[in-house]
Amino acid sequence: MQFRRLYTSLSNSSRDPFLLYRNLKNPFAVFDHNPQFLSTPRILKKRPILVTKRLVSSFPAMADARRPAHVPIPPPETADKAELYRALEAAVGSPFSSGPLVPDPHPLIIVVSGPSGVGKDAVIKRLREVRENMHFVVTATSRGKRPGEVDGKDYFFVSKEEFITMIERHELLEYALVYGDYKGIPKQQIRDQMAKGLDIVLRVDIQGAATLKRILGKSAVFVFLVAESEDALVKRLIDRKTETKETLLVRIATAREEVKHMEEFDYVVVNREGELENSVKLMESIIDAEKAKVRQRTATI
Ligand SMILES: Nc1ncnc2c1ncn2[C@@H]1O[C@H](COP(=O)(O)OP(=O)(O)OP(=O)(O)O)[C@@H](O)[C@H]1O
Repeated sequence: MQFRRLYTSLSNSSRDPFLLYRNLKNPFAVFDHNPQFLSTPRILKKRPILVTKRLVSSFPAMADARRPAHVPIPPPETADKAELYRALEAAVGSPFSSGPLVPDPHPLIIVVSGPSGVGKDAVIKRLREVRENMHFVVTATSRGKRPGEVDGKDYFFVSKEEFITMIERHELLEYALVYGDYKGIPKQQIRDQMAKGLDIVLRVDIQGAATLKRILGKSAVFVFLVAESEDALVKRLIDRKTETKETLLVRIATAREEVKHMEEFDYVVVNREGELENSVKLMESIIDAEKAKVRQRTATI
């Protein structure tokens, strides 16, 4: 139906080569100087030479092809599928390629940020469980390992001297000194995983996101995670039971400032109370939509 509408409106234009399709049983006959073409009066009146040239020039493969003068195409309603396929191939003049029409999407870099306690770790942890072909970047840190933490999984634990050497060698995409300890994102890890075709997920605070935005610009996707309300965020922080009264106040004050930066991001995901799964689904939709973009982001680290 859609096709017919498009087709009719195109054929109403006197400048358009698709006029041929409307009036010929076998449009390709025009290239073979088939008498069938000559018997189509409307086309002859409508500047046939110009139209033919346009068609030929838009399908160079057809123009060059060596093919029989007349290719009978069986009626599609009754024809054998393979026979019809071969006849169409012969009429077009080149084999139908089974190669992909669209190249594989580029690996994505997804930067996830948002106020403390909003659920960044929770969303990323779940995303890791449900989605394949993603690499979740492990941050390097100069702070000591806490009980239960695993080197290479939770963080890459390095000494302060080693971290400074990494900075000097430009091995870090972004780094910060947080409460006397360095934290940074090793570039090589991202390069290695992107080379395997994996998408990269980076979890950073708002300042880190701002730095990455300056470095990566539009080549990465920036997602801002937010609670549905300040009230929900505060309750979530209280429930986590990881904060002192001082750090609670700092995190709340910081969150108020941080939400003002939402506009610098590409997407916002509202992580509603009790709806973690929906947030993860939305993250997946964002990734899928980015992968379906005609003009893909191309990140080079
Ligand atoms: N949608 C949700 N509904 C209810 N609780 C949630 C939801 N998402 C996360 N949480 C809980 O909220 C708390 C904070 O989440 P999480 O630690 O993932 O936040 P964060 O943004 O990573 O915080 P920080 O930046 O301080 O590390 C956790 O106890 C987590 O289980």
